Amino acid sequence: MNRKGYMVLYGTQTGTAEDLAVELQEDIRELGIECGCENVFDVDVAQLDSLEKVFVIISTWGDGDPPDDAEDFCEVLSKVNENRLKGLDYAVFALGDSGYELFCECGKQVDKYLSFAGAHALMDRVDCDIDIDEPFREWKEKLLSILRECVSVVEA
Ligand SMILES: Cc1cc2nc3c(=O)[nH]c(=O)nc-3n(C[C@H](O)[C@H](O)[C@H](O)COP(=O)(O)O)c2cc1C
Repeated sequence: MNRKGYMVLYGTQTGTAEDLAVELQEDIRELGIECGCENVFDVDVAQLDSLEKVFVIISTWGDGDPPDDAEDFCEVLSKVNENRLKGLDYAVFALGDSGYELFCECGKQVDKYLSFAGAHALMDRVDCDIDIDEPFREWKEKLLSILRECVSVVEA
């Protein structure tokens, strides 16, 4: 499979993940890399079959549940066969609140499903508590430095 394309995917209930996703997309584009940004509600899991890199920013709601709009995506992703997503690189930024028993559960599950499906984690998942700015900045900067290296390897 010839994989092509970068995508930021977000799952949100009240918009936090969307704001972060748009910020990440803009920074990736500033590297000269074309990158989409979509709510997982508008994405078919089958689209992951052709992408090269996907960056997921997703919150947790209810009692460890996905945001409402992300339920179907997570359900389908949980059933993807082992190795189907081989060759796909990914990173996950999980939003949550450690006051809840199932802290960042949705992001943890998405990470687990992608890994089971054979996708390759570019970096460790970050489980982010209610103070978001600093952990997000650190996660984003690390991811951007990895992407910078990918670009320079391709250009060399
Ligand atoms: C009603 C409610 C339920 C929540 N449930 C969880 C939970 O089970 N686990 C968790 O880690 N965070 C939970 N959170 C925290 C949210 O995930 C967190 O506020 C996140 O930043 C929201 O991001 P969003 O605006 O993108 O949806 C909950 C928040 C609310 C208001």
